[in-house]
Amino acid sequence: MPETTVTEQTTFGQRLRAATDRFGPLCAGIDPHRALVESWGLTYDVDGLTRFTETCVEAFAGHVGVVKPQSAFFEVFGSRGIAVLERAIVALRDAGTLVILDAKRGDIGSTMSAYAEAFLGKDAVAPADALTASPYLGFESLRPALDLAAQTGRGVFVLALTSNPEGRTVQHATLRDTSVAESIVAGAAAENAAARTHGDLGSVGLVVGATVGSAVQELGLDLAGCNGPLLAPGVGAQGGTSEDLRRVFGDALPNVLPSSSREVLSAGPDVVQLREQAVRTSEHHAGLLR
Ligand SMILES: O=c1ccn([C@@H]2O[C@H](COP(=O)(O)O)[C@@H](O)[C@H]2O)c(=O)[nH]1
Repeated sequence: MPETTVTEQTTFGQRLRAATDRFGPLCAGIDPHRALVESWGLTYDVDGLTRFTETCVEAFAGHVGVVKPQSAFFEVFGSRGIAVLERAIVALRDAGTLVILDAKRGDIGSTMSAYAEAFLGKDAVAPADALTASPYLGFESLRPALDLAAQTGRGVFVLALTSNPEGRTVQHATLRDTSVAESIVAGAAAENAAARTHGDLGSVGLVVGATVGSAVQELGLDLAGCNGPLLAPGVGAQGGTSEDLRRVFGDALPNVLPSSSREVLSAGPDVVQLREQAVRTSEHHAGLLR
């Protein structure tokens, strides 16, 4: 039985801390891009998607702490693609590997309730441990997901400073001296306040790209004070390095999950090589981040 067996009695923040203590900080992405699937010698169809995903599950399950499937690459194939994603989520979680589903949901509260039920609810078909969410309809529009995640022991990662250069036009904007990103960090910090009093990592995380340069310092964001996990995409294929992570996150480094998809996946299709690449990448970041 793996030590990090998923139970709904613990919070997501507690399970995440246990997983990264054991396996290192890497969040390995499952992003079946057409070019990657074909470079693995597979056809870009549901059969190829299935083989690609099963290979990733075999390589990562029980060997990496956290895996992040990108929903878009499964949605491309309609209901059959979503079925592949659901099987992967179940298999990973059965092996004790935490799953962050990157679906970036966000809508008005009444619709957000349905998204929350679909991805985080106790009767969800294949619930992940955490879901990425977009706060650009207002942080409070995410309330149904935040509340349901808290009830079901799951997590939410809220987009704060995304890794793409276009993000800054919205996220750096200020209103009465407060930037959009700062208000999102404050929203997450408030959700994580109770966990902090118990000395635990909170379950409401932020997405902050490894590629955001000096934005965290320029905008005066207190990422360590947020007391939540910090999902950091942008390492590897988007050019971010461990050194960038140090510069971006400073004293918040212990809460950072470097997230890498294409850089790790390029080691496939051999299961052992793929697993070794993920484990090596996690060890590399662990050495530099801790
Ligand atoms: O700000 C963000 C938020 C999410 N992502 C997602 O992470 C991966 C990155 O893939 P790589 O191959 O490692 O570049 C992908 O699923 C993005 O949708 C992000 O890149 N930036």
